[in-house]
Amino acid sequence: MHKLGLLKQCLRDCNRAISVSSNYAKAWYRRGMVNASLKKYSSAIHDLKVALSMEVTSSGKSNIEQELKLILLKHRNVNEVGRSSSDCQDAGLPHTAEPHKVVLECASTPNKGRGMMSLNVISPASLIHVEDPLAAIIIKSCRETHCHYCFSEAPADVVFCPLCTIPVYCSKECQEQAVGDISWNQDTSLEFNSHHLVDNAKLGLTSTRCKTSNSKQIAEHMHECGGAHWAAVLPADIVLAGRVMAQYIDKRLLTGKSSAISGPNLDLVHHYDIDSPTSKLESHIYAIVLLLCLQKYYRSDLSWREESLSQLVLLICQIKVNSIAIVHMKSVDGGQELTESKGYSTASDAVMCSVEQIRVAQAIYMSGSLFNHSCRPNVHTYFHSRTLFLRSTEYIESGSPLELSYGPQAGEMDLLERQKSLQENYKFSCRCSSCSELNLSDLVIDSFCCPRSFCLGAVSESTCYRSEENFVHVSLNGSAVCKLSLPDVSKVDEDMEKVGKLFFRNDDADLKIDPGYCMSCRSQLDLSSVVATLDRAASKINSY
Ligand SMILES: C[S@@+](CC[C@H](N)C(=O)[O-])C[C@H]1O[C@@H](n2cnc3c(N)ncnc32)[C@H](O)[C@@H]1O
Repeated sequence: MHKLGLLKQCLRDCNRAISVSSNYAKAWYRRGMVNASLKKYSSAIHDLKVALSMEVTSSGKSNIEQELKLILLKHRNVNEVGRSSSDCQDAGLPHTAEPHKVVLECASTPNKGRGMMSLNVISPASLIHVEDPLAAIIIKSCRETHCHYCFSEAPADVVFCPLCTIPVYCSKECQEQAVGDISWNQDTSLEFNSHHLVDNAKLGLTSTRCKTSNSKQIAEHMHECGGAHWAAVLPADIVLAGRVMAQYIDKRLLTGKSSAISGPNLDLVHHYDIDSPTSKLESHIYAIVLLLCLQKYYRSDLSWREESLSQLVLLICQIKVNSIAIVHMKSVDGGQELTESKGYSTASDAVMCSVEQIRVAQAIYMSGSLFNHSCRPNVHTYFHSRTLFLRSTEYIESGSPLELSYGPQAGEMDLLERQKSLQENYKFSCRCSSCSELNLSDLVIDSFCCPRSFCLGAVSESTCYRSEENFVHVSLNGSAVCKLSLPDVSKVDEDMEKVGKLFFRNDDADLKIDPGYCMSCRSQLDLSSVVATLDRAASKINSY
C-alpha cells in the first residue's frame, strides 16, 4: 500500500497491526516509512527507533539504520528551513505536494454554458485541480464491503457508527470524520428510542472538521442516524441533496442563525425546465421525503420557509446534473484496490490490463462541477479516497477550455453510442469538437476495410453519409442522427484522407456514401459475408 501511494490506508493498517501485536518490528518499520512519506519526521524517527530495538536480523537492523539516517537528515533540513510540510493540510496525499501553478478561470462558452479554462499554458501531466467533495455517499452495492467514508475496501475488523451501527468504516479516523468526534458524557446513557438517540447524538457529537473556523464539512452521517436510515434506501443523488441541505442547516445553527430555512444557493446548472414530467414528479416527491426526514431530525430547532420545498426540488435537480461517480481501481485477480480512474465514467465495465474500475460512490464537487465534457478530453480525472484530482493529458494553450470526459470517449465508443449515453445519463446533447466535426476514429471504429487490396478506405456497416457544402449528414437505418462539419481540408491528416478520400474531393457534386460502400473508392463490400466471418471469429475467441 505504501508503494501504491495509499499512505492513509497503510498508516491505518500499521496502527491496527501495532495495536494487535506491539512487538511486531515490521509494522513499526512500515509505519515509520509512511510517516516519513507524510513528512511527519519526528514520528517516523520514533517508529524506526522502536523497529530497530525489536529487529533481530543484522541485515534488517542495517536496513533500518540506513533509513533512519536519511530521515534524520531530512528532519534536520526541514527544521533549518523553518517550516515542516507536515503542517500542510493535505500532507497525506503525495500528489498535492506538487506546486500549484495553474490558474483556472470559469468563463462562458458558446454552446456548453459555463466552463473552465486556464489563464496560463499547461504542460502535459500537470496537476490542475484538487478538491474535496461538498458531499459524498457510498453506492448501494458497496455498503457492505467498503468504508462509508474513504470508500476503500473495508478490512475484516470494521468500525461501526457507534449510534446506529449501520454504516461501516475502515478505521476510527474515518468513523470520526463521518460521525463526528464522540465524547461521551459519563452520565449519558444510550437509549434505543429514536428521539433520545438523536438528542444524544446532537449533544455528544462534534465534527472534528467543524472545529476549524473555515470548515466546509460537517459530520455527514449525523442527521441520518437514529431515524429511518434514508441514506441506505434513497437514491444516491437524493441522499447527496439531504447531506448538502443538512450541512447548510448545521452551519446556520452553528453561527446562531436559526431563523427560517429556505435552502443553499449552490449556483450550479440544472435542467428542471427540460426534465420530463415523470422526472419532475420524481424530484418533487423526493423533495417532500427529504423535507420530512430533515424536519424529523431538527424538529423544533428551526422553522421552514414556504419556498423550502421548491428550493429542495432545485437542489435535487442541480445534484442530478452535477454529481460525479467516484471510481477506484481494483486488481482483477483479487489484489489490492488502487485509486486511479479514467473519468466521470459509469465505470462498471472498463478494464485496463489486470485492473478494473469500480464505481464506489457518488459525490458533488463545487469547482469540479464547472468542468464541461469532451469526448476527446484534455484533462484526466482520478480519485484518492474521496478527493478529486485533475491532470492535463496534453500541452494546453492558455485560454483553451479544460474539459474532462463524463464517461464516453471518442475511439472507445462511436458517435451514436456517445450521444446516447450522454443524453440518457446527463440529459444533454454533446457539442464537443469530436461530436461536431467528422473525425477519423468515428469513421473507422465500426467499419470494415475496403475489399480492394490497395485501398485503405473504410466501409461502414450501417451508417449513411450525405455531404452538403461543408457538412456531412449522418443517418442510421434511414433516420437522421446528426450533422457534422467537415474539417478544414488543409488540416486533415494523411490517415483520414486515406480512409475517407471522397469527403475531401473538390468537386461540388452531392455525395452520398451508403453502408457497404468504401468511403475512399466506392467499391462495394459483401457485408453479409464479412459479418458472418466476423461472427465466426467472435464465437471462436469467446470459446477460449
Ligand atoms: C457539470 S455541468 C458543467 C458546467 C456547466 N456548463 C455550467 O454552466 O455550470 C454539466 C452541464 O454542462 C453542459 N455541458 C457540459 N459539457 C457539454 C458538452 N460537451 N456539450 C454540451 N453541453 C455540455 C450540459 O448542460 C451539462 O448538463
